[in-house]
Amino acid sequence: MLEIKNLNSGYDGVDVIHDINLRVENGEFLCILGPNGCGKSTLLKSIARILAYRGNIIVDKRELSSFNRKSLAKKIALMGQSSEIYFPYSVYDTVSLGRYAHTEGFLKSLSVEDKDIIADILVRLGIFGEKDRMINELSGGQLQRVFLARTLAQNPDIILLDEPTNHLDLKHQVELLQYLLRWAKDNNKTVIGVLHDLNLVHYYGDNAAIMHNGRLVSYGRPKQVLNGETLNAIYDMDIRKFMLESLENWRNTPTGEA
Ligand SMILES: Nc1ncnc2c1ncn2[C@@H]1O[C@H](COP(=O)(O)OP(=O)(O)OP(=O)(O)O)[C@@H](O)[C@H]1O
Repeated sequence: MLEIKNLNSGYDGVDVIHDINLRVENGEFLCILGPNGCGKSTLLKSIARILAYRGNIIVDKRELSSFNRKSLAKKIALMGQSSEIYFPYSVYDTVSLGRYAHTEGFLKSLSVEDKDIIADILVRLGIFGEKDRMINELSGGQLQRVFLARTLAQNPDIILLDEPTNHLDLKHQVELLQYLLRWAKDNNKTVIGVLHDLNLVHYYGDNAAIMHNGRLVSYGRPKQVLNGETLNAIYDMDIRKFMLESLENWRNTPTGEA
């Protein structure tokens, strides 16, 4: 279980998130949503301990700051936005980095079990055939799957996803989320994901939290949060009306080729 109490964090001594309180159970998928710049990535980076914070982040009854780097990597992995800078490793080596927390040395010391785990994940994510390619030669969607594979290879208890379906077409968005969430439920993992697509939040989230100006302003079941007035006020539009009108347009469009 992850518990966040009175969390404040930011950059260069200036807080951009304020007094966040959250509790996420094992096996839960919590979706974080909110307008650009409201502090979603900053929240995830604080939970991943990439940013210093004030307040408490408690994992399995222990304060996050008490974990050393290796034990932290067994607990938490952040799959960032794929626009981030990355090194030109091969697909296989990139995914192997996920096993770092579980090996004694560096890549050379991958055990037979580690290699089996990596191969299995590559096959399941449909990228085994790409394993010797350099990641800087991949499409955005392929790269996203490589980063997911690395995260799964790390096998942490808590997975943080920052817009994981960014760059993916609809089919691959759904496939990635379905695969990840099935894996998370089967293994009782916690997933916290920033998603902009409200349909995906509706469909897959166990709970949803809305952020605005660095604060948590709404929390609950997706149906409740997405239908609430807070969402409309924050995005300054009637989201439900827009969604229903779009659906109606689909309904009224005859099927078949144009
Ligand atoms: N490295 C940084 N240094 C200084 N300020 C930053 C840095 N990264 C983000 N910020 C600022 O912190 C605030 C929150 O940014 P953050 O990236 O957390 O928002 P977000 O909700 O994830 O946005 P988006 O939906 O656009 O990805 C913004 O005002 C942003 O300009």
